[in-house]
Amino acid sequence: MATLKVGPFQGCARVSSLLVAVSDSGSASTANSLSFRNDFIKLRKLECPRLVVLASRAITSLEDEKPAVGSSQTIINRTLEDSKVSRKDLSILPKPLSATDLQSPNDGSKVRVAYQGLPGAYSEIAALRAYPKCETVPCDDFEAAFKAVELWLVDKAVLPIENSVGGSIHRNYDLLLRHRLHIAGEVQLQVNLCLLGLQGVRKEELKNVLSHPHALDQCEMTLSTLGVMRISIEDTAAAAQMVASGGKRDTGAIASARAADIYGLNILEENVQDNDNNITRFLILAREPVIPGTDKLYKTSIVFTLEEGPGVLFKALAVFALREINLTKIESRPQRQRPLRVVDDSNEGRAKYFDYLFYIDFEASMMEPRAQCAMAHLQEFSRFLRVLGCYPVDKV
Ligand SMILES: O=C(O)C(=O)C[C@]1(C(=O)O)C=C[C@@H](O)C=C1
Repeated sequence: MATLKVGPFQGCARVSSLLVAVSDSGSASTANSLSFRNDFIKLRKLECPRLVVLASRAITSLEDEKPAVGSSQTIINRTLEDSKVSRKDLSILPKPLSATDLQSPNDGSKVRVAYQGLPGAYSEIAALRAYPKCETVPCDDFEAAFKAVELWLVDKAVLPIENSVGGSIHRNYDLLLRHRLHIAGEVQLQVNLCLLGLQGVRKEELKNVLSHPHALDQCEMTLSTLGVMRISIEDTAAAAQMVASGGKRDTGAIASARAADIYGLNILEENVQDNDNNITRFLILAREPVIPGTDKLYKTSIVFTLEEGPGVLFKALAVFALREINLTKIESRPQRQRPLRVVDDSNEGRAKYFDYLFYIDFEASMMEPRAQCAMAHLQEFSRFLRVLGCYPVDKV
């Protein structure tokens, strides 16, 4: 029979008891923080016979959790007390800056935005959705867009991160970690794919269709019906440009209406995507983080690695569940610096396990105590944790 023992009270201010779950084999796992008490209670409610709480100190409820000392709210409160400003004098103080005050002009005029692809690519359309009057700067690849921001050649980059049909764009997850940029916003773009051809061509004449591999995947059914050969190109606009400059009547492209206009092609059919809800989510990357507020719905993106051990991912996810924080995305990627963990058991030989990074997006602002507490809690058992950005949620 497994038992839970109470061990010594350890370090962390939020630890109210140290619960130790001892398995039959004698290995112990600890729940040394406030909210894991609730896990244990839940487990007991499920009448898990392997867990018994032997003792615990009086524990305040989760709602009583305070953000880490030094959080913005604590600092603001202390500053007000220190300066002995009475409540009635508050009106004479300057209004604190909010995230919206710090954004550049709303239309994005004077903002230079890098994107991957040629003019007319969906990424450029996303950049213009975020900053309608911005100067868009085409880049050869994603890495060039990251570097353009880092080297102050542009102000922001807008890059695709996931699509509702095709899933995640892994390359950009990896680059987020390799570069020091912040996620300053997101754009959810409804992608309406068009079949383009030379002027006067009918779609039945097409034998080849060029496009970005994601766009080809997104209109698989249309292309199968047409019985055409699919050819992958770096971006949809480059495909349109190649069709225009190639001058072959039997070759078409899947690209945007904007690309048709720029490269002088005819739209043979609009909305050729298989799924009407074809949405690509783009990230806006900047050198500086957004100062989050609580004035609207915010999302926070983080990346972390976990210590090895049974149930660590369960614990990591529990820090959100216990605070009613909704997760909107979870992605795992191999750790490039430390891809394999070799477990050496002299009797059994050597086992090799993959080591992973976890990327999570959750619906909360880092200005909210529950988000700060969740991060402090996650840090207790993660080997590495980075907040990639906290930014307003975009709606299609
Ligand atoms: O090729 C383009 O136009 C892009 O902006 C890239 C991209 C992608 O990477 O998914 C963006 C949106 C569409 O889903 C198709 C392609």
